Amino acid sequence: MPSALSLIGLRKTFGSKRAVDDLNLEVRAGCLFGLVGPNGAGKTTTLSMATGLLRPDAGTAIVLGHDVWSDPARAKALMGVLPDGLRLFDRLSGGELLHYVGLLRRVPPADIASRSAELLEALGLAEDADTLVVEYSAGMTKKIGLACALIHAPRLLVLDEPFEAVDPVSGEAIRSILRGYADSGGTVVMSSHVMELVESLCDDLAVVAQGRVLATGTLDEVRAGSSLQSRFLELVGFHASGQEALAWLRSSSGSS
Ligand SMILES: Nc1ncnc2c1ncn2[C@@H]1O[C@H](COP(=O)(O)OP(=O)(O)OP(=O)(O)O)[C@@H](O)[C@H]1O
Repeated sequence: MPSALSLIGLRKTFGSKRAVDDLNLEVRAGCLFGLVGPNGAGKTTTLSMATGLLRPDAGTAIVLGHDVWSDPARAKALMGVLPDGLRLFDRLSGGELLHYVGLLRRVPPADIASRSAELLEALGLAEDADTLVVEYSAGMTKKIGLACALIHAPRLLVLDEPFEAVDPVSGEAIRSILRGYADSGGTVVMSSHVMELVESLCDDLAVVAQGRVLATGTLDEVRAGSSLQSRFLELVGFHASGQEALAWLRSSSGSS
């Protein structure tokens, strides 16, 4: 199976901090791929470099055979991206925003109208299609961002925390959209902190920490007989705090 996304020797340093450290990753086409790691592991930095939003210090990112940094137009046309801290044109309504993004992505106007209606309905935003995005809640903003990433029917979706702030009903809708998309040959790369979600949704995954891949493969290969939560804690080196930690916080040791 060919790779939908290849990251080869990606590196990024901020000041003295090596955020991504010669990272290599292969994501096979048609799979739902989870990227997990502790806070500050380098997930967002990796996804930003993979999607052409942040220039790497070294290394390359290849999307379906196209180098993101030397052939950005071709590579980006194949991708739908939900970045971290997405800035939207929030003085547009949800419907207007989708129309605008559809035009930018060169989707025929008749298709924009039908796709927008379907996306807004599927994501539970139909009633808010005429509401300005600036008035959307965090979860609604995440969902309209996802709709914008989908409108041109990309072949690779790169989603930074797509379920963050999303309610359970919309979460189910997103799961079903992503599963159907991958089952029909699309590829999804998504970061998440929720192990149960990755375990129940993703086919393959990578665990990253300190800018490096600690383990990657199919879910069963990475879990190696444990739950993903246990395996994750084992890989990233979790140590429970001793009894003395935060002792002052316990009501029995308080002053009043
Ligand atoms: N623009 C920046 N300037 C300085 N340091 C940065 C910048 N962006 C990221 N970093 C640092 O790089 C490291 C990796 O950050 P990154 O946001 O990629 O991690 P993450 O795995 O996405 O974390 P989280 O799960 O908390 O979102 C962190 O130590 C972070 O402080």
